[in-house]
Amino acid sequence: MKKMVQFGVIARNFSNSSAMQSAIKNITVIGGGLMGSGIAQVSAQAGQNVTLVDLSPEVLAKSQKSIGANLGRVAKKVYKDKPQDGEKFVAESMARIKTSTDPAAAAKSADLVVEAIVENMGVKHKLFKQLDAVAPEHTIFASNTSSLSINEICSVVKRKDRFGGLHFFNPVPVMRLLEVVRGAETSDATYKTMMEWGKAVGKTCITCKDTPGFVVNRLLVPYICEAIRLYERGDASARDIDTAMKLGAGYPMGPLELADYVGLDTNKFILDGWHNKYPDQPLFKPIPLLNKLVSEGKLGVKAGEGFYKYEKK
Ligand SMILES: CCCCCCCC(=O)CC(=O)SCCNC(=O)CCNC(=O)[C@H](O)C(C)(C)COP(=O)(O)OP(=O)(O)OC[C@H]1O[C@@H](n2cnc3c(N)ncnc32)[C@H](O)[C@@H]1OP(=O)(O)O
Ligand SMILES: NC(=O)C1=CN([C@@H]2O[C@H](COP(=O)(O)OP(=O)(O)OC[C@H]3O[C@@H](n4cnc5c(N)ncnc54)[C@H](O)[C@@H]3O)[C@@H](O)[C@H]2O)C=CC1
Repeated sequence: MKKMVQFGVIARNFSNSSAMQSAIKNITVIGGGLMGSGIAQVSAQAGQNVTLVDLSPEVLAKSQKSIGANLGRVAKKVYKDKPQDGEKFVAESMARIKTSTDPAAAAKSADLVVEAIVENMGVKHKLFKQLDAVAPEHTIFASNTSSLSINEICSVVKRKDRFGGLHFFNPVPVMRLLEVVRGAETSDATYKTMMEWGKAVGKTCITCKDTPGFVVNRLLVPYICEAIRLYERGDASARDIDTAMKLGAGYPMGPLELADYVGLDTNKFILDGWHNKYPDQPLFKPIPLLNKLVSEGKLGVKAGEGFYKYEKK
């Protein structure tokens, strides 16, 4: 049943993509990590020309490999009875993705730049300032930030009317939602183009204001943090908390499993940032157990241990 649902989602995303049109033809994705590689993949499979940028050539090589493997999974499902068409789909999608280690050069030919680099305001400011000086007048800038303010990120660029948030979910090829975030100065035309582009790459778009965590993370972060506090108090075991939310509330992963999947360092980073900004909000208060796990390097799936132990890949 689970497989059938996932298959339906991927096939639906793909057919939506083929049917939809977007004014955006050339997209530059900056940051070739977990999220950037997924954004590059869904864009390329929807027929867009993609330049995927990272500072590290090793990251780009790894991203290309994982995109190829994930496109292969899509092809297997969508072209189940036509393997040759599947191979063509993978080859054509891969051919639409170029890679680069030079963000400024890659922005020069972009209709849309989606930034998915490290969640750090200073680093994002430095990048966007550089891009604003070289990108064509019409180019729209968007950030995939999980927790930072879009208005604050875009404070360093002149094109504030052509700036917004495009917040994807992990794993990007599977999760159907895209949050389209309007900053204070995002123009109607930019907003409309972002919504159309989101549909064109197969996502269901919702509109959010520039508030902490937008919609999903504003609800998800306190939920995960409450689960960690529950476990920290010894009210239930980790396994029982996760089983409870999977079987009692129908979530695909329990909150502690999801925290490990996202990364405990990311959880902590978001919580600390919001706590500094909103010190009176009890939901954003630091969690000693989370701080301890992070200080011990137990960052979740990627580190081989978090709330649970994992085999290192
Ligand atoms: C306090 C901090 C909180 C927030 C921090 C910030 C983060 C953000 O800003 C926003 C976020 O992204 S929050 C995270 C949102 N994501 C979720 O909630 C994922 C929940 N989990 C799931 O949906 C499924 O367990 C999942 C789809 C992952 C796996 O599904 P299954 O359990 O059914 O596992 P599989 O049978 O292996 O997979 C089913 C099919 O899905 C495809 N797939 C799975 N993982 C994939 C991946 N990583 N990349 C691409 N495709 C993937 C795959 O097609 C697979 O099919 P096959 O393998 O071909 O059978
Ligand atoms: N991990 C998740 O579940 C989600 C993360 N996000 C957001 O997406 C963004 C990226 O997150 P991940 O993909 O998880 O991070 P990641 O660490 O997997 O990838 C970030 C990549 O950006 C590269 N990078 C850093 N500075 C750069 C620069 N100046 N120019 C070019 N490349 C640069 C790094 O080399 C790295 O490969 C963050 O803002 C994060 O908050 C949003 C939704 C979900």
